[in-house]
Amino acid sequence: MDFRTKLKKAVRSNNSTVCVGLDPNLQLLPAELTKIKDPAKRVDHFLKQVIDATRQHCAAYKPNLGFFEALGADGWDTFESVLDYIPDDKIIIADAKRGDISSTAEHYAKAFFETHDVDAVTLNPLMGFETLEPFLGNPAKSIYVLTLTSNPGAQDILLQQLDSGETLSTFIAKRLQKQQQDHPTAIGMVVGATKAKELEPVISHFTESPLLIPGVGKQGGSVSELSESLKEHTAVPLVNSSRSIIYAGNDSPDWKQAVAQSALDLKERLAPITARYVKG
Ligand SMILES: O=C(O)c1cc(=O)[nH]c(=O)n1[C@@H]1O[C@H](COP(=O)(O)O)[C@@H](O)[C@H]1O
Repeated sequence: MDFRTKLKKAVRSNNSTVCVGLDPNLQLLPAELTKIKDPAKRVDHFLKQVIDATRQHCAAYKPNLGFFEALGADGWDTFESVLDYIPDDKIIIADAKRGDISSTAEHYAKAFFETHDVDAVTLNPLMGFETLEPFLGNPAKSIYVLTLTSNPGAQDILLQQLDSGETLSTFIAKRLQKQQQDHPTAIGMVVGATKAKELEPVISHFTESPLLIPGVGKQGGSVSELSESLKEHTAVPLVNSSRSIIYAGNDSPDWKQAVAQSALDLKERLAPITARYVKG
């Protein structure tokens, strides 16, 4: 199945554009899990409970590699074990933000699309568009390219104006749209919900690009502003929230219920956006 078809099915199956971010921070795990002494096993158990609590309410999961790498060698086993646990009909995005010369990029592509066999990976385009090429051969896969990030530092580089008057974010979107024409792999863009106002002129240059949108929840992005900015966008967006879902209930003995409720709340807030992509 090609990526765009799987993405649409995943969104339609739960009527949800929620992507649950799996960012397991040992300092923030529910207190009751401290009885599991081994940190990697604790994370493994926690994330599987999170997946059970949220699978009815989301379309995708985004494990962020940094949190797994911080666990050392066991982190990779935990990453694999969590990937295996995610239901097959969900989109899995490895949040790795890779980007390197082609001989190295070929190995990143092999790592994520063959060894770990995830659906998509996040990539950093700073080293140039040819570094994306090794990821672009397989229609079942997708890349999400950092285009307008949610953090304040987006102002430092991505929102700088080029001599042409456009921002670097707009330039990236235009170039990705051109690159898509020669490749079967879906080229997605990462755009931050915290930049809802600035993102419309960026994504308007590549309306067929699946979007990964972090920045709602703890980073404060507005869903109503986002909804407005996505009005003309034709490809399916996924809206990621990590901390405000997975740590929703840590002070409560019934933390899994709070996690489920938080994912459901986001799904409901996103309903006006999701409705545009589940028709037809
Ligand atoms: O690529 C990303 O996912 C990403 C891009 C971006 O611009 N901003 C951003 O926050 N992220 C990631 O999205 C997640 C946001 O986490 P929360 O703020 O807890 O929802 C983290 O895993 C970030 O690394």
